[in-house]
Amino acid sequence: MTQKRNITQGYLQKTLEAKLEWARQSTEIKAGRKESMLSMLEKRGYVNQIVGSRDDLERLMTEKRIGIYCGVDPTASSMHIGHLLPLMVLYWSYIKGFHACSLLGGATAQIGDPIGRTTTRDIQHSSVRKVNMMKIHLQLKAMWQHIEDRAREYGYQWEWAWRRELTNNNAWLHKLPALELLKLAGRGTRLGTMLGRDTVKNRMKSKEGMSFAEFTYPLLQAWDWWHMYSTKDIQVQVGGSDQFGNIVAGIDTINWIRHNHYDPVFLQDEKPMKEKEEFLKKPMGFTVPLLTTSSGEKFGKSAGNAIWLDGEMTSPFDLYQFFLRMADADVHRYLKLFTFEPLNELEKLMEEHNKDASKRVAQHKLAKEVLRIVHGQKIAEDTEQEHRSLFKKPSTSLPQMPAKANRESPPDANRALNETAPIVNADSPPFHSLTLPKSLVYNQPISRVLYHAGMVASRSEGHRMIVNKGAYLGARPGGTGTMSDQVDWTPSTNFEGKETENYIIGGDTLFVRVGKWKVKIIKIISDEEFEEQGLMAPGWEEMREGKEVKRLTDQKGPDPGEKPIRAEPAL
Ligand SMILES: N[C@@H](Cc1ccc(O)cc1)C(=O)O
Repeated sequence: MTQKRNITQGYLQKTLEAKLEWARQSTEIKAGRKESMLSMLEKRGYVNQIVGSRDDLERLMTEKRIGIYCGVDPTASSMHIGHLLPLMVLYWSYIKGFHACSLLGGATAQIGDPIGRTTTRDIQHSSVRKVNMMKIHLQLKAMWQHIEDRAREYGYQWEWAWRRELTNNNAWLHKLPALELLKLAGRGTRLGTMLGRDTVKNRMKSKEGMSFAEFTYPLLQAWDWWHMYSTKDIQVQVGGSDQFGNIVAGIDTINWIRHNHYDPVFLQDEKPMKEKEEFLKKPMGFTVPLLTTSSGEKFGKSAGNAIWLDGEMTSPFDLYQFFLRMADADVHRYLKLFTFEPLNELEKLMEEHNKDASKRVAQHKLAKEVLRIVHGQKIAEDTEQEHRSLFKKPSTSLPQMPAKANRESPPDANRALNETAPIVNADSPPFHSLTLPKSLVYNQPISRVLYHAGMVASRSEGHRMIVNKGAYLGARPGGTGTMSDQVDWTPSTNFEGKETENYIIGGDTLFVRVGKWKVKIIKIISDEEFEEQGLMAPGWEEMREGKEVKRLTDQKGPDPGEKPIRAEPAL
């Protein structure tokens, strides 16, 4: 009991201190002695359109340690570099003491945001969806981890009141009754407004038309925000340059529900609120700019291909290269957006850069900082080294990469198998993918799968790991295709072969995690395909030989005249 009271009092004490600290800071800002969060974001170039008035947003972020969120729909198997911009706003928010929440749209991805699309997205097989969701979940998680390092390096010491979160709208949208959505978000949404949106108008004019599901997408996004607003006090939404309409829809929905909810608990207009109280509850939002290069190209594409954050889709080498190639005219702007370096330091850096632009000092800094955020310190350093040794002689034009000679992307996961470092820290890529033949996974106890996947050095080590509950399998056995809140991990007990199969998603994908960080995404193909592709895996030779012997024996049948071969008794 005493313990409990102590904890509670400690908590209250900390809450109070955090409040006082915020009030102190807010006085400083108002007195003009400290820069406001919004001005900082504006100066660095993060703010495109604010929904509502700028002064209100500035006041809100000054007076209150608000919660802020940004959503990503896992419609592909990786985020691309464009996703990084609104995420940078979240990262800044976190290290400046706000509650920053990255939302993975596991549920919304099933409809797909129609903004900017001329056609409906194809429905994805549930296994593809799960794999995409898992991958992006791991990406977001790893990047949050890297941000901790970045924050420390720039002198932002963790404080108790800082909060970061990674959540998934599967958690509430899967349980949301249609009637509830219609009664609250539906009644608060005006058809005129929705029909007036460009996406809807354009699609209505086109032959393709628009499905009701896509039409209602903004309601789902609005519901997310309402849910987080009412349960986590998330009051601000930041989104990509195309998200303005969805943010407006969210604000309208929240305001409508706040004043018209059938449950008095949520009603906020029973007694007129004081202006200040009302103000501190207002939902607000803004978008980040659409990035283009000085030559007018959309940022994030190289030779027409997207630049991915997944190191297996765009290698760290290529990601570094992308930033290294950035035009001098753009690099300062991007340094402000994609690094945590103070602006005066960036000025100095640019001065140095301009002394001899051919050295690409600014581009190297930018590339390295982005890699630190996306892939972590170690990979950033290694990649920088790789580049510096490759392109020793500075020249005004960057040498063309020898076509694919240095780094295949994705690297051949199977060939690299044996080189996988046994110790994994937060700096490792969020996952490795590899391919295994069916007979090394199906009907195999999980301890063996660990061995075949190169996650342990021997079968017995695999066995020990399982006994110590050190390995986990992704998703639920017999799952129906919906992963609940977060991505599920089940500690694997000593499964028989048959049980492993329950965790295989869509017949061809298995997620395995060892310890906290080491995740393998195992793609399962037929033995024949595996063979054809010339792939290797621990235990495959033996299995193949075993199969060969079996095939031959099956073909020949036992020779009745042949003496059975007996193993020599061990001496
Ligand atoms: N619609 C957003 C993603 C998103 C999903 C759910 C949300 O609650 C918020 C944002 C996009 O396409 O970029």
